[in-house]
Amino acid sequence: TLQNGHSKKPLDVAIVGGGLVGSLEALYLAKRGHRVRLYEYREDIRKTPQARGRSINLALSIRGRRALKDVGLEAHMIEQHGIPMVGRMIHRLDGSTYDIPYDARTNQCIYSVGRNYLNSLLLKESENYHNVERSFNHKLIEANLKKGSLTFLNTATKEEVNINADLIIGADGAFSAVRKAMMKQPLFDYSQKYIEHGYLELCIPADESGGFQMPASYLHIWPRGTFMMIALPNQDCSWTVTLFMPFENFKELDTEEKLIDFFEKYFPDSIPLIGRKRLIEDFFSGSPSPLVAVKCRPYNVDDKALIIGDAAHAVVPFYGQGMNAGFEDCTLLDQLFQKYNDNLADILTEFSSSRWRDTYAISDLAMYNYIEMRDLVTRPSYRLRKAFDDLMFWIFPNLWVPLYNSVTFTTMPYSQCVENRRWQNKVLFSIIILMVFIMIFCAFK
Ligand SMILES: Cc1cc2nc3c(=O)[nH]c(=O)nc-3n(C[C@H](O)[C@H](O)[C@H](O)COP(=O)(O)OP(=O)(O)OC[C@H]3O[C@@H](n4cnc5c(N)ncnc54)[C@H](O)[C@@H]3O)c2cc1C
Ligand SMILES: Cc1cnn(-c2ccc(OCc3ccccc3)c(C(=O)O)c2)c1-c1ccc(Cl)c(F)c1
Repeated sequence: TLQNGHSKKPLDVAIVGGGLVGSLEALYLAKRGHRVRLYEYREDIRKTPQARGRSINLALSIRGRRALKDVGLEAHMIEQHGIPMVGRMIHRLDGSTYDIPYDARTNQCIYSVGRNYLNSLLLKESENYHNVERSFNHKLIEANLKKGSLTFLNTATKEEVNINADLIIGADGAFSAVRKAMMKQPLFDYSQKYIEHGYLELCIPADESGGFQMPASYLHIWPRGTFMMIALPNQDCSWTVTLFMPFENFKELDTEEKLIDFFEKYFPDSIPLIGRKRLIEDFFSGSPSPLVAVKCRPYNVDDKALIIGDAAHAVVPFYGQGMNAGFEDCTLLDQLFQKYNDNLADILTEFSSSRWRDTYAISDLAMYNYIEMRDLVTRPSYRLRKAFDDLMFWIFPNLWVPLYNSVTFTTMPYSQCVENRRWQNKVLFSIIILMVFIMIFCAFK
């Protein structure tokens, strides 16, 4: 009998991709009593060091926490590993800083979590389910989605492995092979956008006594218009610093002198924190990674295949929501399994028809933030808008939830967060018009 009490035959599910979303989805399905085979291209990350070119740590917020709670891992992540960030700490050009709490009244926070730690925890948890089988070094090379058949190359033995499943779930990331197979279907919409910015990770080490060199409970941001840099804290009291910059600017920094001059001009306070030698080593030892946004729909092929996570909706990282959105996919999918009693045709159809508006919305919000952070952060009007938002939120906490707070601290559907913002913009515009009229009236009275 399935976990939800229905005496139906368990489904045989193949999940492609054992990253954050695929390994979480395996837990959701295993809890329902289905047979899960998880296929991952890379080696078991619990045996290998952190892969370069992937963000070392991530911001976990309420949508992701809700999913981890469903599989019994939220308390561990929050209490044993995650580092709370109660606000953003903005670094000015002169090295001074100021902090803006996310929500002082209810002490809201987001958590900095290690990508590898979280992925390893999810994989380890799956070993508690006898109905989950993990295969590493398995790269999907061929898929016949309508037939439910997959062909993998075992990169260790060089053998091909052919399997069939009742349901194929593609959680194989932004460059998904399952999505590639899906694109052959008629009526499949697809678009992708590489932005001009790339990102490179640097490190602020712990201080001599092994403590943090900066206030730990904050998301540190150095907003410099075209250039942006952020730092998220790690368990070992170091910081993972991510520099976002157009590739052409990365290319211009081709000598140690140019690099140091650049940091002295834009991020002077970070040099003693990172260390000149370490900055030079880390900057020139890697190369900037690209950032791509992918939009597509539908997410399913009949009752045979589904894509989730970055495979379905890779977003630029300027809202810290990619993983949270992928985790939310798993939560919503599980709710549909409950609602339709494992009837895949109904589940997959409704997932596709109901989810795309929200993933398109968060994709647009992240892209807008990318533009906003480049252009508006230095404009007084931007600061004024944030101050007005915070004032209205303080006066009408249940009516006026600022956009960032609704995305990050509520599970309001992303598309509703956008609608909310549109309404707020109309109210703000009306208030400004009214104030102009009042000033004109007073001037002529
Ligand atoms: C710089 C940066 C910062 C970010 N910061 C945040 C943040 O703060 N908060 C947040 O929520 N999100 C953040 N994200 C987004 C987050 O990293 C992604 O949304 C998340 O990793 C998506 O998880 P996924 O499992 O869908 O895809 P992935 O993490 O890409 O995992 C896909 C897995 O599939 C495997 N795979 C790929 N192809 C195949 C194949 N052919 N066969 C078998 N396996 C395959 C890969 O090896 C990988 O393990 C950030 C992203 C970047 C780039
Ligand atoms: C990883 C992660 C989690 N959340 N955020 C995030 C995003 C936007 C934000 O606000 C808009 C804004 C902030 C600063 C300047 C202008 C606009 C805020 C905030 O207000 O704290 C926080 C990020 C993030 C990701 C990349 C960059 Cl480059 C970045 F700066 C932050």
